[in-house]
Amino acid sequence: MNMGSNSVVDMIEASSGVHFSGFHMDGLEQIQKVELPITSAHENMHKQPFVIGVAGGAASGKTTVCDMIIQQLHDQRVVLVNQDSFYHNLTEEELNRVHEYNFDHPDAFDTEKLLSSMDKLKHGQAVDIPNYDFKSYKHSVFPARRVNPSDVIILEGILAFHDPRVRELMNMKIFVDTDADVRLARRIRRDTVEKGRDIGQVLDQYSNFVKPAFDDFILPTKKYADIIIPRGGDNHIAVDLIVQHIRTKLGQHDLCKIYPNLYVIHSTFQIRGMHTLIRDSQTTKHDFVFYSDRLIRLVVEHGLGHLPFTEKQVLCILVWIFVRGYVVCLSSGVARVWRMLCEHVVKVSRLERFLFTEKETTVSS
Ligand SMILES: Nc1ncnc2c1ncn2[C@@H]1O[C@H](COP(=O)(O)OP(=O)(O)O)[C@@H](O)[C@H]1O
Ligand SMILES: Nc1ccn([C@@H]2O[C@H](COP(=O)(O)O)[C@@H](O)[C@H]2O)c(=O)n1
Repeated sequence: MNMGSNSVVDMIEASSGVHFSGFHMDGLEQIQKVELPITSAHENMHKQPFVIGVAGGAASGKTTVCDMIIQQLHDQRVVLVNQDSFYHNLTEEELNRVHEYNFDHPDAFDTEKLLSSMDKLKHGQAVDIPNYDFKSYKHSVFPARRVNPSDVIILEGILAFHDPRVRELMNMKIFVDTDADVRLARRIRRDTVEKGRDIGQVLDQYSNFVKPAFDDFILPTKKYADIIIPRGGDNHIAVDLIVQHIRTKLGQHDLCKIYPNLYVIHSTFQIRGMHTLIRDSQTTKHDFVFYSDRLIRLVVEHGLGHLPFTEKQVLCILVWIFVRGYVVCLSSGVARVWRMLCEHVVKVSRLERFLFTEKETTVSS
């Protein structure tokens, strides 16, 4: 950046508050051109929810990890979407021979429906997510769950990373990596106790479908993960780090939900411009002081605006003297004094505007 302090000042002043967009511009014309796209991209960034994908083998601890994340993000609106909810309905014939059905193959899921639901949620629409019943293999046993658009959407499932279109939706991908023997032990307990299945049937399903599908379809998607969590829910450090990262990504706007009396000054081109200037190592000491001072003044003015006040009109004797003098000079026809007073009048009219709209502020304890 090579700009004299005057041209920088001129640009900021000429942009009258909210249009100053930076220092790579040659003139205001360019500033006007870039104004809209920058604003809308910035706004979109905050409107779109943060989508987290959680994949891993069956019984690896995906749900447990999701629950831990949701618990720690208690101040955010978080929704959990299970890939299980998008299992295809089985035909009569498939139901009759259910033990031959591969629930771990990508074709077992209605990915088109999953995509359309995720797309709606991402764009702020509520969706009805089916409730899958593992005992009857049906969606019709329990009513669908109404899921409202949220700040964070977690999509969890064994094959959550399999389809590239689904992966594309995700801002963060987590793979829960738990030893195969631990997964099998947990699966046996869960399927026999919770799903009421026979242990022989569970082991057959594991060796015929679950293990091969893990090797062929699930494990190969581990490479897409941004974060791999060994030991699943036992790994509290990994979960803490993930939550910290999500909080950072959600940005300062969410701090307002934690601290109800925190106000964030709306970021304008001018403010961002000044922030850029004071961070630039080539900015002169004079400019640094000047723009820091302006930024600080904005914060103080904004802060004062949040103090309780009662509106009051203030009559200023100074204004009256100037206006009166101006009238007298006009009538006596003294041109030089008139010019001088004109300058004063301009200043006074500004002062007047300021004074007559000034608020009387009272600082409460
Ligand atoms: N760290 C853990 N220690 C002991 N049991 C666990 C642990 N994580 C999960 N489980 C149990 O293992 C089973 C599967 O866990 P879950 O989180 O539902 O895995 P997934 O969603 O990957 O199928 C559940 O019965 C759960 O209670
Ligand atoms: N009717 C069904 C449907 C799925 N499964 C098994 O569930 C596993 C996936 O669920 P997780 O919660 O463990 O991720 C998967 O391995 C399927 O084999 C089932 O047994 N019955």
